[in-house]
Parts: sequence; structure tokens; C-alpha cells
Amino acid sequence: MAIISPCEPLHPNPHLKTSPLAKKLVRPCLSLHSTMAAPPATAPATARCLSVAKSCWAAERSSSSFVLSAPATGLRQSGSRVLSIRAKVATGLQRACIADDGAERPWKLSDARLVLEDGSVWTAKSFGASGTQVGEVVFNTSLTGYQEILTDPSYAGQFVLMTNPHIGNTGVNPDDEESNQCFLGGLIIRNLSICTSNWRCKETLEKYLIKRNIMGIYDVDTRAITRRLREDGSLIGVLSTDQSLTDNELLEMAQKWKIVGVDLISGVTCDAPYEWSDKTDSEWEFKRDPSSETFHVVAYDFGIKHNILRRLTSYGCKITVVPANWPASEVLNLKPDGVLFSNGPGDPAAVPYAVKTVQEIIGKVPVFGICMGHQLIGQALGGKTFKMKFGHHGGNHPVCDLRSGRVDISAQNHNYAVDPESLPEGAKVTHVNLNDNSCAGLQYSKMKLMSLQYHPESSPGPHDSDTAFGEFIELMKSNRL
Ligand SMILES: NC(=O)CC[C@H](N)C(=O)O
Repeated sequence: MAIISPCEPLHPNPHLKTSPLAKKLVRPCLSLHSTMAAPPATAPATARCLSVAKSCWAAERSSSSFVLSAPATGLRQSGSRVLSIRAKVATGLQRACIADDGAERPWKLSDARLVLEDGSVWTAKSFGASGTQVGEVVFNTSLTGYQEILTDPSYAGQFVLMTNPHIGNTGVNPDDEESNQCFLGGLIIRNLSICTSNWRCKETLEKYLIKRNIMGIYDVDTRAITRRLREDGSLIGVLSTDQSLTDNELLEMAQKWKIVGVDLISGVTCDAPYEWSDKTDSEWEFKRDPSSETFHVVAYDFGIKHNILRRLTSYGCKITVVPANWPASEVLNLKPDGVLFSNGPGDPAAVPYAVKTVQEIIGKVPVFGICMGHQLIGQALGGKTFKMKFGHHGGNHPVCDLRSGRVDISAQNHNYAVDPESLPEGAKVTHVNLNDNSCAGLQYSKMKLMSLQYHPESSPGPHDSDTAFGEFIELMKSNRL
């Protein structure tokens, strides 16, 4: 995904990009937090407006003052005046730059609370839906891809806290959806970008969340919360914009709520089987040698991300997606070349029906498990899964393939892991997460199975591990011979 920072709506304008004036304008953009150098008095009106809009943005970051001033230009504007200028700047320079119409935002007072089960109360400002929501707080270290994260069904029951402080700048678009819905409990961020600028953008993050009834909070110390989660482990929290509820009432809700042992898969899986045939769009395709053979793969939807389906299709697969409770016998009757067990939310030990399905399939056809699918395979082999302290969520996890020594930077999103000591002989750990040496991949040649704890489909994240889909193709190919 290409990113344009909120300071960059000027760039697509060829005049401003090359003119000496543009160079003068770009400098204050880049050092927005420290200097607010104003354009010369001779600068065109739009340039002066842009400077005011930036002052406005800087003021949002540093204070909640209602009256803003841009001293060097002598401009002193009321909030509404600045906002109307900002809207003109945003719509006037290029269409892709969408003015955020959360008009009162820079001056908004805290209207939301995040109460964690440890008793800490964090005041914040709300965006997206209002209400009260309970969930497990996890932090995600991805720098980009908040839309893919929002639509990853594996986040059901969780609040995602983005450690990257600047979110919303690329808006949202129809192509980056990883499922048809947002299943997560809410989004926690440091700064909500005041304007949205990306050529693919169709909507602001704020409007998108409101439409999907998802809560978001910003202006909260995400770094402090992350440090707390790293030290104390994942915590249950309650997000609320309801001022009638006391802190103690919210705390009680957090302390009573449970995520361990709950079947979250049944809330995110599809209702009926369907065929999938979309490849990765040719504009984004990076694998240029499609397979000449076609493979029929049945994919169990435990909360499947669309990019798993797109990547498999790009590798030459024809896919039938089935719901999580679809009988193994019906799947085997289809005589597929392979079966994929997808990612999915929650505790793998809370879905014995899915473990039983995996048990009935492994050994009969080649299988590939991704994340939840990997954990279910671990359980189906008689192994154990356990809850990690704070899990892995982000696009920067180094993973070593022990067979080759190759290290990939991977996309990860899980709170549970397979205990390799509990696995039977024959099941081999193929990958380890280099941050903590946890099991990141398995192979059991006799059973024709392979699995990864992380996300070869990325979305968001690096493409290093895309080759895993090729490995699955080879596994299916060798089974045909
Ligand atoms: N992405 C996933 O499949 C998540 C797996 C599982 N729900 C976990 O949190 O560990």
C-alpha cells in the first residue's frame, strides 16, 4: 500500500511539486512538530490556507485550545473558520485528499474511557461508534495496513491498539478488505490523522468505523498501555463513551469477562459453502509464473482472510470454502487435492468440533494450516496449545525456517501457540519465531501436512513467506504422482 502522509497532498500537483515555492512549503511539512514556518506573504491563498490547516493539525497534537493562530502570517482564526479553510485545502488541491468532517475534532474534549482489568483508567477521545464494549487488548506493531487488520476476523473479541502513532492517513478503500465485516471489539490509537490522502482512498477511517458500528479511541497514551501489556500480559478492557457508567462499574465488567475457553469461530465463519476464484489483482501480483496445473482445495473457514484465498488462486488453485462445522466426510467426498485450515479467532482448545474435523482429515489428503489452522493441527496430533503472555501481532516478526536457515520477516497475529514438547514423534518443528523461540511452523511428512503459526498471505505485512503457498502446491503435486 502506498502511503502519503497528511502533509503531502501537494505532491500530485505538478506545479507545486517542482516550483521553488513547493520546496519552501514542504520543509515546514516535514518538521511539523517543531517549526511552523509560514509561507511568504506573496504565496497564493491556497498555500496560506494550507499553512493554517497545518497549524490546526499541530495544535490538535499539542493542545486543545479553541483559538488557533499562525503568528507569522498574522492570521488568527476561530475554530470553524480554520476548519472551513482546511476543508477547502483538502478538496481543492486533489480529489483523493478527503477532508475529515469530524469538524469539532481538534477541540474535542475527552469523552471516552478505557478501563483495564488491572484497575487503570485511560481517558481518551472517541471516534467511530459510541457505546460500551468489552474485549481483550492486544498491541499491533504494523506500520501500515490498519484496514486489513480491522477486517481480519481473527481479532474477534479483541481491541487492537496500534503502536504506530499515526493512523487514518490513507483512509479506507474497497480493495483492502480481508473479510466482509469488522469483527474486532474496537481500535485504540494515539493520533487520528486530520486529513486523508491516498489515491485509493474512498472514505475516512472515522466514517468507515461509524458505518460498521465499531468503536475507536484516540489521544490515549498507547506507548504506556503497550508497556503495561508487555510487562503484565494481555488484559481485558472496557471501552465506553457512556458517561453514566462509573469507573468501578466498567472495571467490574472487565473483570467478569472471559475470552479463554470461548468458541469465537462460530461467530465469524460463513453460513454455507461457496466457490472462490479471485486472484491477486494483476496490478499487485508479484509472482509471475502461474502453475500450469490446477488444484482443487477445500478451505475451512474458521475466520478466513481473503488474501489466503487470493494467493492460493494465484498459485493455480480452485477453492471451495466451507463453514467451520462442515463434516469432514463431505469434504473428503469432494476428493480435493488438498485441504486448508484457516486462521481464526480465540482459543483453539475451545473448539473441540474443529479439532475432531482436522483429525478426520489429516493423513488422507495434503493439508496446510495457517495460524488457528496450525494450532488445531497441533491439537489434532495430540499436542497442547497454551496462551502466550501478550502474543505476536505485527508485520515485523523474524521467523527462521530451520530446514534452510532462511529468515523471513513475517506478519503475525496470535495469542496462543503450540507446545512443541507435547507433539508426537514424526511431527517436526520447521519454523521458530526468533523473538522468543516459539514454534512457528510444523511438518509431518507421513501425514502430508504442513502448518505455519504466522501469515504467509501477509495483508498487511511483508511478502517473504509467500513461498509457503508454493510448498503446499508441491505437496499436492507429489501426492498426485
Ligand atoms: N490469526 C489467528 O488465526 C489467530 C489464532 C488464535 N486465535 C490466536 O489468537 O492465537
